[in-house]
Amino acid sequence: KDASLQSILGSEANPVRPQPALLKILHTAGAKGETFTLKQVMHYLGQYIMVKQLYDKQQQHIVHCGTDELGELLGITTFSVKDPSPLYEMLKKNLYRISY
Ligand SMILES: C[C@@H](c1ccc(Cl)cc1)n1cnc(-c2ccccc2)c1-c1c(C(=O)NCCN2CCN(C3CCCCC3)CC2)[nH]c2cc(Cl)ccc12
Repeated sequence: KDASLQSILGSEANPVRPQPALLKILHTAGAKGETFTLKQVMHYLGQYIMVKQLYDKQQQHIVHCGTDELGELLGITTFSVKDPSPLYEMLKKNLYRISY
């Protein structure tokens, strides 16, 4: 999985620039600045889910994002962290690779 994600978004070394809607979500989770590594994007998205309490308290791998900006971005109302494919699709559309 990681390999496919890496191929989409370049290596960890290459920073990416999130589109405004995704950048706003990362900033809500405490991110600073405009460019991040993939690892940072994933970390802050995880923090966002925690801060906004979007995960299911009973089944903690289920994320309910239907009433949240994250759901707008993903175009879905619920997903499992065990199947990140909707996430990869969203990141492909919302992250610009920066090639110097
Ligand atoms: C392996 C990793 C992951 C990472 C990427 C992907 Cl595409 C799937 C899965 N992961 C495993 N569970 C989570 C998770 C689950 C519920 C709430 C928040 C995070 C995550 C996610 C992280 C993260 O950076 N995770 C650090 C450790 N997590 C362990 C779970 N922890 C739990 C603490 C108790 C409540 C439930 C979460 C939070 C910190 N970033 C994410 C961003 C999104 Cl869009 C979706 C999920 C995650």
